[in-house]
Amino acid sequence: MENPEVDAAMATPDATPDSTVEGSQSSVTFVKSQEQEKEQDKEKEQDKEKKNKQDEDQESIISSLLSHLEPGGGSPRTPKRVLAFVRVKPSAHFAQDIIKLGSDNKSIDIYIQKSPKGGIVNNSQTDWSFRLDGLLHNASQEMVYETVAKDLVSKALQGYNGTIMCYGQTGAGKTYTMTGAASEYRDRGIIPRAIQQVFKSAAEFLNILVSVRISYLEIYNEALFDLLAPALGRGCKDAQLAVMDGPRGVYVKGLSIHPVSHEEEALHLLFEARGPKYSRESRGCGRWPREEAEKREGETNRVIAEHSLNKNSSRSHCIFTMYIECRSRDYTNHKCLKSKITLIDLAGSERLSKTGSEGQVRVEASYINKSLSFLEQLVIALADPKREHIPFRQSKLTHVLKDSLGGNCNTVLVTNIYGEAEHVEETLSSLRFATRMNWVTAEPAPNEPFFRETSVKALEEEIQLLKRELIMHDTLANRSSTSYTPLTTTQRAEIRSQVQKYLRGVIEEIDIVNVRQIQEVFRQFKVIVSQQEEEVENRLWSKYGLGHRDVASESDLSSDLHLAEAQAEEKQEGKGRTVEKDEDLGQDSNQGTLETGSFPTSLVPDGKKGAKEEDVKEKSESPPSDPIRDGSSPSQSPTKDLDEEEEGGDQDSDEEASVTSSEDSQFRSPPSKKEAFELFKKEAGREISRIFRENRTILLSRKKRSHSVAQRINHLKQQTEGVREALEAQKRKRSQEGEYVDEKGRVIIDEKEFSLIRKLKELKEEHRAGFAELQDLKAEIQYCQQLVDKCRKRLISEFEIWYKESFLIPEDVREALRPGGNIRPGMIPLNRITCLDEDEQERFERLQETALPDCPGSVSFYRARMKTDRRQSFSRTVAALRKMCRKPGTVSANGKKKAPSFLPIT
Ligand SMILES: Nc1ncnc2c1ncn2[C@@H]1O[C@H](COP(=O)(O)OP(=O)(O)OP(=O)(O)O)[C@@H](O)[C@H]1O
Repeated sequence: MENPEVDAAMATPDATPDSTVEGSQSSVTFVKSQEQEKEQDKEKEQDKEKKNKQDEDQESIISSLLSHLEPGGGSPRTPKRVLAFVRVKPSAHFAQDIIKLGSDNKSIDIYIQKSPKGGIVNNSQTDWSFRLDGLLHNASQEMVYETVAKDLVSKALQGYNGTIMCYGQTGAGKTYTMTGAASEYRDRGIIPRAIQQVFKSAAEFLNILVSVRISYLEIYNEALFDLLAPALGRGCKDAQLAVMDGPRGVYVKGLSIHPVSHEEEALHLLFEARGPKYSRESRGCGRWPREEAEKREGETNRVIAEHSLNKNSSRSHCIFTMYIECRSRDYTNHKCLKSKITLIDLAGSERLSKTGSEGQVRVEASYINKSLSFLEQLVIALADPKREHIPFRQSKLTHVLKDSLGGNCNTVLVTNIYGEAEHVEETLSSLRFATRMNWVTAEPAPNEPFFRETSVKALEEEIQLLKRELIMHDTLANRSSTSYTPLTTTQRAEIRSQVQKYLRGVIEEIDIVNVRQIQEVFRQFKVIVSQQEEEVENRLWSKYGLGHRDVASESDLSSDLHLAEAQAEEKQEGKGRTVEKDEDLGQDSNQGTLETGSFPTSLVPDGKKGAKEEDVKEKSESPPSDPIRDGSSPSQSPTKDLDEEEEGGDQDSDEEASVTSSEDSQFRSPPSKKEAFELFKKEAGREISRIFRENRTILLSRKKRSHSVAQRINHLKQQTEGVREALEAQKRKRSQEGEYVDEKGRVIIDEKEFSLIRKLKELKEEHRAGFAELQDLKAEIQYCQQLVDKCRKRLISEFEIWYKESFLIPEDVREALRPGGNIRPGMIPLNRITCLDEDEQERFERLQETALPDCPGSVSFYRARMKTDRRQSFSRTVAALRKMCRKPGTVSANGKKKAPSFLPIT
């Protein structure tokens, strides 16, 4: 028992002292006497003993289920009603005259004054009475869990499916009940507590091995989303998700299900599901304003929106499922008991007039209300024993819940209501729903233990049967020689040789034999193509003197890129030749994500002056130095000598002057990106810049050659046309003048015509050769273009990192990053920076000191929370860095002792 939690809930200022039920709770103020404390200790001891006993019982129940020949013990099923609880949201304005909570903690009466608008004869009903399975008023999260979920979860370990669903008006506390507040351990909701209970029980079982998998589905505007989708270029709509009816019940095709081996892992997935995997936009639900999007980045995965009743209103239904499998640890029998716990947080019903929703939020609301009304229709049908057709397929939500409501499942509904008078109408309709749900009956029974060996055997038999059918079919179709066994090595080699012969033109066709053979033929084609590709690449690579091909580094190039900078680079590089203006460069850069215009110009951080010639020389021979490790500033201004050495006088003199003059200043703001980029090309990015330039030169020369070959071909074409016309004229002349023939009747042509024919032939050959050369050149150009693009991307991405490290990370952070660590020169992973963000670690340590001694069970919760916080901090830092690029003058390159706001400190 976590008593502090209960005490705190009792002491909440939201308590409503006058209402019957909570009057007896909230007015309790007690000073613990020693005796009371002793009694509590004793109770705790007894609780512990009772729990141990229960665990033992549970294990023996599972064992007996696994060893029973007849699943479920063959006992008759006893119909059971769905349990319905009501949770009242704490309020300082509890409408005690309108809402009366029964002293039995099970009934709730609503009294509404007759409306004066009803006229003299006013028959509208004014009193309602509801009787449910329990009222949760001013109840702590722990109490709620103990009441509604604990038993259901332990039953799930015994093979019973279980469903808990939170229903209610928007803002009434469904998400708080189901997931809870993520910041405080004691405020965690049903899902984290259920995870904890399952793993805790599993750890205590001696002979039973429990494996757990989880999935998290979201239904938003009648579309399905996987909240745990494994790196989907995450953020894509899961078009492939679909609700299907299978032989073992309903399932969602394409939904990822994640095995989890301990509590922390499961909690981490739960918290991460609230990470920035999806953007609102990617679900087609409209774009957040930019400020809002930045605020939300790293906060929530589930679609939320703000309206007058809830700042973080969930706009979707979420279904968290735990799939549990129990089997005997020593494998004495091969049965396995499967069950699932389905935890549903529905989106809140809302009256548009009350929430004042507009635009997209209004559209969402209409989807929500529609799907909730389908749910209500379903519940009405389920509650009516005479109904033959149950409308499960009316909406995605009702379809998904087909085997989770009633049926053979333990089902619990928590209806969340407000206690205020202004919401009494919605409260009434929520209570009506609860009552209807309470009428639904279920016949819970443990799922049939699944016998692995038996099912494997059944499948093998099925395969044998199908093979026999196939043989019979082949015999009837006169194809008796076909074999369906997997290919042997010799058969594979035979197919490979056939493919090679086919490619060489030795054989015209490859005979089709069966599916395996066709697949092998394709596989061999693929192998040959990729071998050839590699060969060609290697040849070109060495031809252009790029040294050994480093496949790993090629893949590095796919980092975050900014095309505009690349164009700027290209223009800058081409300056010597095409004489382009600096303004063009600036404009181009501004079109991309990088905004060069926003920083003060000609600014270089201090401490960079006086680079000696030896240093420069050293640098020119060694790979780009790590500015952090060696202590020198990365943006050290190049000397004039270096400019000359590097650019061979190719540099614009104006620019040189501006860079050189910047040396003299002591600056507090980072230099403009344009300037920094020039600097980078001369220092840290010198090597990649050189390769880029070389590749581009080769590309240009190939383009030039291709151009001249094309011109030559055109010229040849014109010449050919001329000769062809002359030849035609000659032929016409010959036929007009009369033709000479020899004794064999062959036409005799004169010398001029003969030379024209010869010339035509030569021209055609030349044309063909030119055309072939042009084709080769095109292939080369394409390849060179790719190389240039790759180099450009690399140059920019490395520059981006270098720039952030050199100018946007304050000196003290750089200082802290310096010792130890595996940091590649010029590449400080940003997550290293966020690791420095001591707040998470410190907070955890603080919690360990304070909270953990009372609740040792909270370790997993806080660890998982911390992991998620770190990831979110990282996202926020990156977002903040991006933002800084847009806002001029917000960060100084040095001189700040305190971490700036982009390193989040909470
Ligand atoms: N029992 C409670 N104790 C303390 N705070 C609560 C309680 N119930 C709800 N809240 C608070 O009320 C606010 C709204 O709750 P919540 O988001 O859970 O509502 P909801 O029913 O899920 O709303 P929606 O349907 O719009 O998503 C939250 O800030 C939550 O922390």
